Amino acid sequence: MQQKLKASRSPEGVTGYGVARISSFFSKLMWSEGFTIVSSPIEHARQLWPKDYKKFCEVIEEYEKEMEKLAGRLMWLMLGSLGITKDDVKWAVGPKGESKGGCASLQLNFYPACPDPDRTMGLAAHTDSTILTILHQNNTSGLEVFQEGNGWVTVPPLPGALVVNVGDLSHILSNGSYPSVLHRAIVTRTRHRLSLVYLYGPPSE
Ligand SMILES: O=C(O)CCC(=O)C(=O)O
Ligand SMILES: [Fe+2]
Repeated sequence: MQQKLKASRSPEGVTGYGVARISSFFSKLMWSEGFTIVSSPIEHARQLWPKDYKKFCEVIEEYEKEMEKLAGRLMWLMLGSLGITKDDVKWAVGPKGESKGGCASLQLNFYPACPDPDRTMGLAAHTDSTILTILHQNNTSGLEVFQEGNGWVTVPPLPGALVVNVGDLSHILSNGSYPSVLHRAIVTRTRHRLSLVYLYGPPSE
């Protein structure tokens, strides 16, 4: 724990180690902890591993680069299917007609095994306030999405598969044709769980 606290998120900050970022909107503490990265994790990684932080930063930055490409492609597929072109959404297009880099963050979530899982929640039910979210989970189930008529449905981890969740901004942009997905993470008695979540939003200006 002492080690983790070296990378603590500061009270006014966005990045670093701490409770789930959505937890301020809920009254109950969630059975999880996380590490938030925006662009480079170097400042916190240096605190954690003063001699050995480069590899971690390289891997994270490469992952972010690939996710940005994938998220951009998915966004244009989604907009294209609605008949929206680059001419219609100037905020998403740079001067040369290229997709503008979105404002993104990477959230590393850890859910420890829980002695009394029925009385806790890993991450409370929420929608992401993103355009879309790309999620990787380790081989422990825990992610659930809410389906009208069926209730909570498990999204099983499949080797090599990524989960794409539609966020609130796509819901709004598409007038509800792409509804944002209500989801949550539950915990188990015996197995811990990890998820790696790329949250993709529009450019900040
Ligand atoms: O851990 C999960 O599967 C869900 C994570 C999530 O929804 C989030 O970080 O916004
Ligand atoms: Fe989420």
